[in-house]
Amino acid sequence: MSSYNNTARFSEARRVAIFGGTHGNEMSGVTLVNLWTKNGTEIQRKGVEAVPFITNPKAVEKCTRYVDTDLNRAFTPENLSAPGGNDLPYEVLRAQEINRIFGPKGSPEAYDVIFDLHNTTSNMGCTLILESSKDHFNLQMMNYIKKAMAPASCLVLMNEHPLLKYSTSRSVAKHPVGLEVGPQPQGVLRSNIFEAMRVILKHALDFIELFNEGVEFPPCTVEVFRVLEWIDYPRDANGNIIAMVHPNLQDCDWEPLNPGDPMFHTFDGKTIHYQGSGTVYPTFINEAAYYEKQQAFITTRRETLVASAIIKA
Ligand SMILES: CC(=O)N[C@@H](CC(=O)O)C(=O)O
Ligand SMILES: [Zn+2]
Repeated sequence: MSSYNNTARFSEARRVAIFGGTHGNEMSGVTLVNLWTKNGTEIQRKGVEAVPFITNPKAVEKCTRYVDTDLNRAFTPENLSAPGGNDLPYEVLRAQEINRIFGPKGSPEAYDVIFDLHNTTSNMGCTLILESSKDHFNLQMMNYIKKAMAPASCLVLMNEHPLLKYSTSRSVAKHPVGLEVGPQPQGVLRSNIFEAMRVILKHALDFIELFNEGVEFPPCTVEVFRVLEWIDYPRDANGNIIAMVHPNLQDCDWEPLNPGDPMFHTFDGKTIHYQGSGTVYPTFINEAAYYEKQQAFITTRRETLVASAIIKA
């Protein structure tokens, strides 16, 4: 990327991948990618090679999140360079293969954009996951999607935290874009969630086509929710949870949580209150996949980012 007079210039985004089944039981992405693998007409755009790809076929076959280890945490430098072939965990081997096909991560040869399609059991609605506040291409794309989706809501979760960010499948691309749509139970397809994901991707591909045609996107501001901290369930000395997400918080993703508000409800009927210092916006509330990660929900802070103008170099 180069920039002068504050306009960021990016080479055309020609090589685009659409990942489904990074988690094998998140069915919207699995189904959409399988559909588009059979008939790709819907994802074709002028000057764009859009490649639908099932990232974790073994987990899809078993309809489970992963086989040995979470593929969406596996793209660390250590894993991608680990020797050892077949005695590595399945998802580590798979990450190395994906990195060879769509990366190498961080290299000029890497794919331009990877869309990674996820579902959540949380009541998050339509959410885009951004990994870098400095990625003006993605900021402009997300602004375009938000405007195209309006008045329906489409929020941006920014996972740019020195300690909490993780090495995702999509991170092998220059511009990684997470799509997270819920609520949808694991292993289940809900038509409204499936269609919402399909529409988000349509707008995203439209944006790429316009960008590649040379359309200049003027500076804009984008509201994002920056990840602050992960909150775990209250647990006993043996690590077993002793409380549930409080009814006043359950399904209230993105709604303000103020100090003193109910947060958990213990099995013996007590209420545990949020003790933070200020208003936060919780999300991924009671996500099924996060019990094993000791995460009941995440707190975020609302932030407005400025995206510079962008144009094709
Ligand atoms: C529920 C779920 O799988 N969410 C994704 C979020 C992301 O793609 O960053 C994950 O935990 O990997
Ligand atoms: Zn997922």
